[in-house]
Amino acid sequence: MKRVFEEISDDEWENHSFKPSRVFNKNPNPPPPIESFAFASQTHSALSDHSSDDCVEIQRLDHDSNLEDHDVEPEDAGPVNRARRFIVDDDEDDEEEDVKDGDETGFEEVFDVESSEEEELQEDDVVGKALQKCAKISAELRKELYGSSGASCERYAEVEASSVRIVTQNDIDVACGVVDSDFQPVLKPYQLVGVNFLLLLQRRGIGGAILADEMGLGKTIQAITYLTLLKHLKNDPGPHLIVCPASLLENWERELKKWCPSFSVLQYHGAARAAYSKELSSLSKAGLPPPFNVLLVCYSLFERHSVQQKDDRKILKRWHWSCVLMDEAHALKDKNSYRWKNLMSVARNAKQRLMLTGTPLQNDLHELWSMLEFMMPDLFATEDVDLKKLLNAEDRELIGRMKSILGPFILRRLKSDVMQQLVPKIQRVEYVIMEKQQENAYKEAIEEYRAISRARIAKLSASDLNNIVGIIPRRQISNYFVQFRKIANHPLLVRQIYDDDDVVRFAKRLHSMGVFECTLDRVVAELKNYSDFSIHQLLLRYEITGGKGTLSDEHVMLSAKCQALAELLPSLKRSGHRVLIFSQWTSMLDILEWTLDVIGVTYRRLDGSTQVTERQNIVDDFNNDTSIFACLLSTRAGGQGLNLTGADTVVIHDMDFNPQIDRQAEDRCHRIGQTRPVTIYRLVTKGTVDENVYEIAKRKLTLDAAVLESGMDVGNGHDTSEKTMGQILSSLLMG
Ligand SMILES: Nc1ncnc2c1ncn2[C@@H]1O[C@H](COP(=O)(O)OP(=O)(O)OP(=O)(O)O)[C@@H](O)[C@H]1O
Repeated sequence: MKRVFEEISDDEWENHSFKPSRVFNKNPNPPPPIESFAFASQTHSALSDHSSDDCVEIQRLDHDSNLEDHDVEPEDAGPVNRARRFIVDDDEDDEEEDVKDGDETGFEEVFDVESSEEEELQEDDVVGKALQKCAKISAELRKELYGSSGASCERYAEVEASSVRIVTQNDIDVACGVVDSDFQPVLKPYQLVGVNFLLLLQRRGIGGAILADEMGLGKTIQAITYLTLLKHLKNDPGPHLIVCPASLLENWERELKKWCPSFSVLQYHGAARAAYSKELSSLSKAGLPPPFNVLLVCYSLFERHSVQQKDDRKILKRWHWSCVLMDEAHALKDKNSYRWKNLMSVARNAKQRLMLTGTPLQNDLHELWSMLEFMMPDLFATEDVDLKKLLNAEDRELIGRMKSILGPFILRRLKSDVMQQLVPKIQRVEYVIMEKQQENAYKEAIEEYRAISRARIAKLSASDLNNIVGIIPRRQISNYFVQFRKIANHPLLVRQIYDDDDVVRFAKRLHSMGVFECTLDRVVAELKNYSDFSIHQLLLRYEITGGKGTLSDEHVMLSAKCQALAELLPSLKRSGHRVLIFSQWTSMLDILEWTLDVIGVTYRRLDGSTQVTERQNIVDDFNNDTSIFACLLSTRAGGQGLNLTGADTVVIHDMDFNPQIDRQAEDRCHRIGQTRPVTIYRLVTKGTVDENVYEIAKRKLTLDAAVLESGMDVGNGHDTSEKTMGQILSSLLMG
């Protein structure tokens, strides 16, 4: 049988929300979620309904658009080339953005002094200038913190609680009103330091701070305590705006009620949004104060250009926020993104922008800089300068300078620093070996793409031949790479079982049943882009038999990773362990559901398509009901912020290029409240691009350690040079 490796678009794979295809008939019995080529038209229509006046710039795709909950975000490392326009709100409230931090906070007092040294700096040394200004504030803060011994101290993590003490546990007891309540909030010593750090910055009039403690050390609680203390000590009851991923809205509301019962909190999302929008709009228009201390919203409010979201943002801009708090603030790592710009238009007027993230450095220094610019826009503004060029990850001197200067604005404690009693985390990489069928599929894909590359090479001049990047369009490189990753994960994710004749036969049946509202040719073309698994789902749904028909349980066990799970999971279950299984792809989660059914274990599932209101219930169910053995999660929607300490084992089914995404996932169960040692299994398919992804991830972790943690020096300790997808493919296809 001829195996078919159709060109797929990277949108199809990377934007794996698998919305029903636009050629499906809108029948009352909608088809199963399947892969589709609808994205291109969505992008088009999303752009076409904006007036051209709104479009201020054209940028490459924001990789993080929709990051928080929809699972439609592209893979981090993919050099996706879709052009995308970013539109900044252009409404009547924009004048308010001109208010500067310094007006409100005394910020200027600290850094608005131009030094002669600074004038000597090259005009274009924006990074140097910013760091120099930053160094002055940093010195002031250090003096306040450590007195004359300040020079030697760089990090609050190394400071005793007593030396930065503005408040003690007693003050917190009073502020939280524990006298009248059964709940006794006791901060851990390092959390007390964290709260004092925030108060100190606030006292010095610094407009921003990043609390970057490792995941699960209680950033939420420190931030809430800080807001409570603002009310108690500074008579500042807000309003505060808290922005978080959708999965965490419920958790924030719960923790706010528990730790600060006196605050009135409004969750502005879903049904609550519909109920309150009119009231909030008229209150804000009338210049009246908001009817809450804290408004909870999610990032998606800043990502779209719908009339509803624009109206919501207008409401938010009319109020003057005391603290705008961003949870999982690495969501703001791209200053060119729609999300960054729209949220900034609301947050700029706030007295303070407080960012919480356990993984502040995601990929490169310029991403960290985007966060810094968000935190203190006047100080770190770089305007149109290309930060990617300026912030070279290999520039050891710059890394060293940033580390020492940023110390006072970023508080980061590691679990190893502060919680010796926290259970150990054991990392295991499981190399799995493909059996014949999967291996053949992989090899055939390589051969097919190699042939295409060679055909192109034949047409090119010698100077173009050094790298595959010059031979194959970048978008195609991403497609090829994704195709290899699919096969390495599960061969059912490509089409190789159902051949073209099968597809034509199924297309005719489906067309005659009225499933698609388009020509037969179009249906055939659509189905040719489907994976075996998608076709199988379609056949199941419409009960189409004949020909090859639906797939069997044996097919689901055709991947090396599923076979590994079939061995691993029952033995973990027998030993009383409970497991979180993460995948980046919802289609892979579908296959994993089938796999777990075949293995015979109970599970829950949470991904971007799970109702926001349902997510916390799933988390609670899993944590409380020990008869549920596993929880299947998409890395994006389920990897951040959730407390899943009911599990003690994590399986990363398919790694992300960005290791921080996987780190976030690991720490869903390695956190306060965990009592058993935690084991992380990473599945890597031997002899495939999986191994390259793993190497790149390791390389990136070294950079993180070099910038944000002490002791390590970039340049040492990493023996793997970073390979781009293009380089990887070059060696694969041209070697
Ligand atoms: N002092 C404390 N006393 C009791 N429970 C605590 C304390 N601090 C944190 N916790 C609990 O520990 C868990 C982890 O805290 P939290 O979710 O705030 O961590 P985090 O640093 O925000 O993690 P992430 O980066 O993953 O979002 C929560 O269940 C929280 O209620």
